[in-house]
Amino acid sequence: MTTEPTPAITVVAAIIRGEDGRICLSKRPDNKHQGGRWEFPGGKVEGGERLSDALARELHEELGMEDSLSSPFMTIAHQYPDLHVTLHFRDVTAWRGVPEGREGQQVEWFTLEQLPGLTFPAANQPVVTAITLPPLLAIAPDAFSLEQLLDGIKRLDPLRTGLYLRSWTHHPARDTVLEACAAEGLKVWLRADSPQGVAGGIPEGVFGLHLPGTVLADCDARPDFGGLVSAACHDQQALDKAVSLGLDSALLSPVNPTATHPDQSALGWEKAGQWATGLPLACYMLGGVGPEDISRAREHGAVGVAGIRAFWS
Ligand SMILES: Nc1nc2c([nH]c(=O)n2[C@H]2C[C@H](O)[C@@H](COP(=O)(O)OP(=O)(O)OP(=O)(O)O)O2)c(=O)[nH]1
Ligand SMILES: [Mg+2]
Repeated sequence: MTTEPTPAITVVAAIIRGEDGRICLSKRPDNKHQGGRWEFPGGKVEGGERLSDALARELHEELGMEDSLSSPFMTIAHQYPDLHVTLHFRDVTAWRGVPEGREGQQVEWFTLEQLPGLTFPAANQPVVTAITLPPLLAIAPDAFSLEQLLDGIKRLDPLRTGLYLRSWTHHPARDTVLEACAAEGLKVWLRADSPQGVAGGIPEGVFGLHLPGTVLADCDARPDFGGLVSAACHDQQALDKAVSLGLDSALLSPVNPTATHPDQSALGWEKAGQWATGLPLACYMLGGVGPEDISRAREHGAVGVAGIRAFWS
């Protein structure tokens, strides 16, 4: 049996963050596709339009915002029963005017904590998770002393950087490290030993559970953890598995050759970008990248960059 292909559209949608960190959303009219749900303001890209121009046009038409500027945040391809959408979510970095519903739609500002309680179109779940993630993910070096790690933690900006404790997950001083992170408001990831999670349990307040490639391969369901679950992915098969398990994020590596793995062949930005773009999970680029690569990573379908060395200076 063959099924007719559904129509396909390309959409741009805005992540508008206020100075207080709240996010501006509008409610889709009941009579439209995905009606009655909260959306990131935006709409269909018209033929030949650049994504940034399309979003500026939509934000002007729908919210009266003038001269808005935007940069890539995340792209999600989603098949609805009746429609295929490619959604380009963009961070709106500047505008003039105060957003207000110009088409009679409800417009409201919500805190990040309020977002999970709202009803969005089905395609949006990954982006709602992704906007709670820090753009930078620092990995705790194996070779640090406890003093070096505690000192480094104080110097990380918790609004921009999260911390993956990796080999420190079972360090005797781990709970001291977790307390220091909590005091700074840093989001922390621990390393899973098995599909069951972390031996001895995951302490309260841990934000993320990260699955190394071997653990991902052993999983046949999403691990039972209330927080965010990510996985290490070195190939498309691993990414497909992470998506099929409904994981929230992936560390895609190695993007570039690294000093620690000079022989492992690197994916390169182009291939990493092709793999990351459109996936319903938040990718971090890892391997020979630093905080200065964040814009490049976003242009290649990732929401952030991760690494060891370059993130602790
Ligand atoms: N703007 C927006 N659209 C979304 C989101 N999530 C999602 O699945 N969509 C879907 C719903 C629609 O099928 C499509 C957006 O099309 P639209 O109807 O808003 O387009 P538009 O603003 O150009 O409206 P119109 O002039 O055609 O009435 O993308 C989202 O967060 N924001
Ligand atoms: Mg619209």
